[in-house]
Amino acid sequence: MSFSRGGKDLIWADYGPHYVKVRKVCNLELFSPKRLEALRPIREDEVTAMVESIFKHSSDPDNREKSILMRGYLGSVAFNNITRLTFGKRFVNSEGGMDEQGQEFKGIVSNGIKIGGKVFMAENIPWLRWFFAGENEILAKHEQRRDRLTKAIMAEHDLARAKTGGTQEHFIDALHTLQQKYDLSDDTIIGLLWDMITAGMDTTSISVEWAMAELVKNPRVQHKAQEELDRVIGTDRIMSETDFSKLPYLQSIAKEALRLHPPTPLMLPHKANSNVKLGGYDVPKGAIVHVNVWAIARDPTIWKDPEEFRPERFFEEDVDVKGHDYRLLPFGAGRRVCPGAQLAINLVTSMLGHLLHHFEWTPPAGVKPEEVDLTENPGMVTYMRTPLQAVPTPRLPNNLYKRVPV
Ligand code: HEM
Repeated sequence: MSFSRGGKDLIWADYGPHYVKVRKVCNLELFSPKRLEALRPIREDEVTAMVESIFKHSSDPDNREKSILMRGYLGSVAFNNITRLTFGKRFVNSEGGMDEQGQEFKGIVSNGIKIGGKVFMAENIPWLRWFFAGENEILAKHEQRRDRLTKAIMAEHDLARAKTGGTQEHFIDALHTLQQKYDLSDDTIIGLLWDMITAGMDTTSISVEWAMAELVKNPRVQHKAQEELDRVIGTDRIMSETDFSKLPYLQSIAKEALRLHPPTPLMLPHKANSNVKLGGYDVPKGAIVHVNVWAIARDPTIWKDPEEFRPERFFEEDVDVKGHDYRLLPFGAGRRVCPGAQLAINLVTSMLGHLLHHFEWTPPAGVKPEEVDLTENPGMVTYMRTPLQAVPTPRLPNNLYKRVPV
């Protein structure tokens, strides 16, 4: 049995030799442990920039004890991280502003998501296809706009690299170097870079927003994580990804948030490329299949008190989160498993660790922890319906709130 992706935007939509090749580039080259480590300073720079910016805001006497809208801060980290990882370029500055190229970039990302949603509807609801008949033309225009910008950024990047003799760590450099070895066309390279951006941006910031909402709602869990951070890191230095192995409770919080709030609750659509029998059902060739990982992760026959946010459950039984244990599949499983899973886990854990070590988080004035609204906004990607608002209170010495640039 094998599945291919039903969708137009993913360049490896059909499971064939092209997909195998591109996937090899992802698994062996782009997401190798060596590159993940080489790009760590970028992640740490972005996370500490977020901490500095929250600190600045909350230290302003006018903002004291006022809540902040978390989504903007988390979104900037995810956005900058992914654009630096792919193109080696940071678009959002420390004041939250963006230049013209950045605005165009963001516009293309949200347009791509909109078009992707429509293509998805048309594929899943055949009688609605007439309604999306003009989408092919819109998609072609979108791709032209995307390619124009990408080529401009690539040219700038090449120029800068020629001047400075920069490194080969970013995806764009790696793909240029590997172009011949794997026989990659320019279209494939552009498609790959954009798949990373669409797949890796919102998913990461959404995961942290849900986790933070659970931590504001559950002060017991928040304080236990802060005790662990204080014990392992102390209060005279900041956390680094290299500390993760000594922070099992923090890691369990990230896992528990991904269990209760998988950002893609139905994973990505799969298409059966042969007739198969699955769990007693006949799945005909060409059928679109969704796996409801949200429901599996809340199944009371598998999980004890499934609705409860209780990271301790992973101390009682260690459950893999990267596709090897079918009870917990926020990143999917098998050949199509998310290639960015480890990168995502590192970034989510790092954002959570810094937010918890640097600040105490409470609900806005007049809201009790148990009243934090955890309603979901249904969709391919699940956002919180009410964006999280929370009050940050610094808990470390002032000198530890400085960004640590690369
Ligand atoms: C918490 C964050 C993330 C979650 C929950 C997540 C989840 C997923 C899921 C469920 C799939 C589909 C798996 C399947 O169909 O079996 C997927 C695919 C994918 N993800 Fe992620 N992802 C995250 C972050 C990232 C990041 C940071 C990147 C890259 C920078 C990334 C790149 C991709 C790509 C390229 C695919 C398509 C793979 C293919 O079709 O073969 N993801 N992701």
